[in-house]
Amino acid sequence: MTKEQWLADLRGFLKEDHVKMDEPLHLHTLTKMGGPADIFVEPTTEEETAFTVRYAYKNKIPLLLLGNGSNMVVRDGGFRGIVLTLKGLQTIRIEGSTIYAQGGADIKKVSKVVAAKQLTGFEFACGIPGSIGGAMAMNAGAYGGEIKDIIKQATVLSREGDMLVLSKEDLGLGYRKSIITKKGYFVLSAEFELEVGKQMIIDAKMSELTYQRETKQPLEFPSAGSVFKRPPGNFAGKLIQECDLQGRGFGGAEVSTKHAGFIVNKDNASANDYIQTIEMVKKTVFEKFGIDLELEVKIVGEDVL
Ligand SMILES: NC(=O)C1=CN([C@@H]2O[C@H](COP(=O)(O)OP(=O)(O)OC[C@H]3O[C@@H](n4cnc5c(N)ncnc54)[C@H](OP(=O)(O)O)[C@@H]3O)[C@@H](O)[C@H]2O)C=CC1
Ligand SMILES: C=C(O[C@H]1[C@H](O)[C@@H](CO)O[C@H](OP(=O)(O)OP(=O)(O)OC[C@H]2O[C@@H](n3ccc(=O)[nH]c3=O)[C@H](O)[C@@H]2O)[C@@H]1NC(C)=O)C(=O)O
Repeated sequence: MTKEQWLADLRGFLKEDHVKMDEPLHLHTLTKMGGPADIFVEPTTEEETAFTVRYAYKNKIPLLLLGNGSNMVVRDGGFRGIVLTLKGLQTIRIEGSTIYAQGGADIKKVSKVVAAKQLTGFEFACGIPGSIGGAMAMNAGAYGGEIKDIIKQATVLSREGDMLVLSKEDLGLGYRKSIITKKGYFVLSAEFELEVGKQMIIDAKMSELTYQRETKQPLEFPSAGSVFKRPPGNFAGKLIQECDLQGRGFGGAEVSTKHAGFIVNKDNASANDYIQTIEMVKKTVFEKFGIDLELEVKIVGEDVL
């Protein structure tokens, strides 16, 4: 089958402008890097999403799920297959202290909507770039809070396209891991349980976390956030700083001078520049400390031939 055939088949069920061919992925990643996707699908309903997943499964077409593209490094040759983004699934609903959000909803936005209803527990996410689905998959966390603390249940699609409802226990959430990534599930929506709080305290916490993030993290440049996970009992940023790697890199990519755990796209970096910089950091830290840093970012796609 050709990509033209995939385009025609998918447009037979989805709205025409929800399916594109040769879409540049640098437009959809926070690193602003990445070559084209053969086919790029942006459904606005769960039915369109399920159709795309089943179509890819039935025809054995590689399928990549993109959330907000916050944690993803797409290689310069792009992706051969179908890239599915859930950015069109944005509904957020609040009933009492239960929050329902679709997989493509912006986690920062959910955090703000919830805070405005005087509910507490979601403040930690006020500066996290990403979708609800991406945050669920990674058990996103910052400043002492994490998804695991507030999740009630999630509705997911399996790789075959079957819908399942998973309880908090089923989700197996741990540090930057979940059953979702293990099984390759797609999060359609999630429900969170919060508590009623005091508006002044909620607002003060969100302002404090925003201040900490803005002063400590290089938000002024495109990046994929923390490149490496925290090694047990240590911090990637600390180890990288101790190797004197800040300001070093390849091409337009550089280890941030503000937070060594970030690699920033300082000047039109290619994905190749970024990945070479990652490899240089890993090698240097291993040689100095014997610690093999594990990637937090996900590297996908093809190199340019
Ligand atoms: N704490 C921080 O400051 C930062 C945190 N992050 C984290 O990265 C996450 C990245 O989110 P996002 O930008 O949306 O994701 P991305 O587009 O970066 O995708 C990364 C991976 O997330 C998984 N994913 C995304 N959406 C879904 C979904 N609906 N269902 C299941 N899995 C999904 C997929 O993993 P797979 O292919 O394995 O299924 C995907 O490969 C954030 O939510 C946050 O946790 C990122 C930057 C900064
Ligand atoms: C940005 C991300 O999430 C971030 C999240 O925003 C922050 C704040 O809670 O805590 C994690 O960063 P982190 O492990 O680097 O934590 P930080 O609090 O920034 O730093 C940890 C320690 O390392 C030290 N540090 C940090 C950077 C640096 O250049 N040098 C240094 O010595 C800090 O002084 C601190 O003592 C998350 N990253 C991971 C991999 O767990 C992301 O996931 O993409």
